[in-house]
Amino acid sequence: MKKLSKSFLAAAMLETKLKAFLPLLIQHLFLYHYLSSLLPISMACNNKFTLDSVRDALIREEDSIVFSLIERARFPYNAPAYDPSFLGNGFSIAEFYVRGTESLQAKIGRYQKPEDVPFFPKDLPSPLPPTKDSQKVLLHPASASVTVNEAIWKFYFTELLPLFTTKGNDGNYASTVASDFVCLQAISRRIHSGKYVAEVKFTDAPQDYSPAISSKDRDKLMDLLTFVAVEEAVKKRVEKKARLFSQNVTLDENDSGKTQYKINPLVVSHLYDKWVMPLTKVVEVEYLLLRLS
Ligand SMILES: C=C(O[C@@H]1C=C(C(=O)O)C=C[C@H]1O)C(=O)O
Repeated sequence: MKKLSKSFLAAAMLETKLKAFLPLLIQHLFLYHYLSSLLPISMACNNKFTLDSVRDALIREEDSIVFSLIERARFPYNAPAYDPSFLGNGFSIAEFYVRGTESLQAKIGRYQKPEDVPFFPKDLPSPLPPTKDSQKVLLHPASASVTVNEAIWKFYFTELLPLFTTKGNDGNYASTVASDFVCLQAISRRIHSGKYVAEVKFTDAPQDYSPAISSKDRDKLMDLLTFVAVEEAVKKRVEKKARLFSQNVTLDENDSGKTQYKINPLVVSHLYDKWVMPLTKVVEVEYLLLRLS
């Protein structure tokens, strides 16, 4: 009995200590999360970008995109999640979720980096903690205004989703739109990282880019910044990643059946070929046009 009351006392003391400590811990985690969200995604070395370091960051983003698509492919298309009349507030579940989540994320300091661009920037709240300009100083200040999120939103829902989800409706709308948002953010971050690519290309060869910028020659800029061989390698690599990451793994030694994939690897190379790379280049051109202003 004495032993029991002793351990009860110890437990009670531990609980009191924890209660006192918890707000500090939460504060600490909040600050850690906030500050780490402002750190570069290893694109810059000593605050200096190189084309190689930026391209390495884009290669890492491919993993995030492939994994996000695999997660979304767990659910069927789920059309009611995209029906603007479903909730009765004028928004589809997807749009309602993205607006609400972006608002919360903005409060804890998201959307301060040039590659983190909101889909619904209007009326976003300011961050609660003081903001810390990290990447902004490395790019032209006008870079924040460059966004192609409208185009991403459109192709994702109308053209891409039907290519890698099965037809049908399983009622899992909350999980479905949460997965959509992860896909959208990963794709958008990759595409808007084009701002860094453009900055490096410009600083490496201002004599080539400046005349085309001054004359607002979009075609010439597009020509200058396009590397066909790099694009071909990107398409091959993302298809290979999709093949590796999305295959169903079995331990059955006698299993001589065909490998099954959670998403069709060709859809991923198509995504890059038709939308991701062209839109990255649009971001590059738009950034460059503002570079000398
Ligand atoms: C991003 C770059 O610019 C262009 C776009 C590419 C892409 O989106 O992957 C690849 C090569 C370039 O045509 C780059 O040069 O790395």
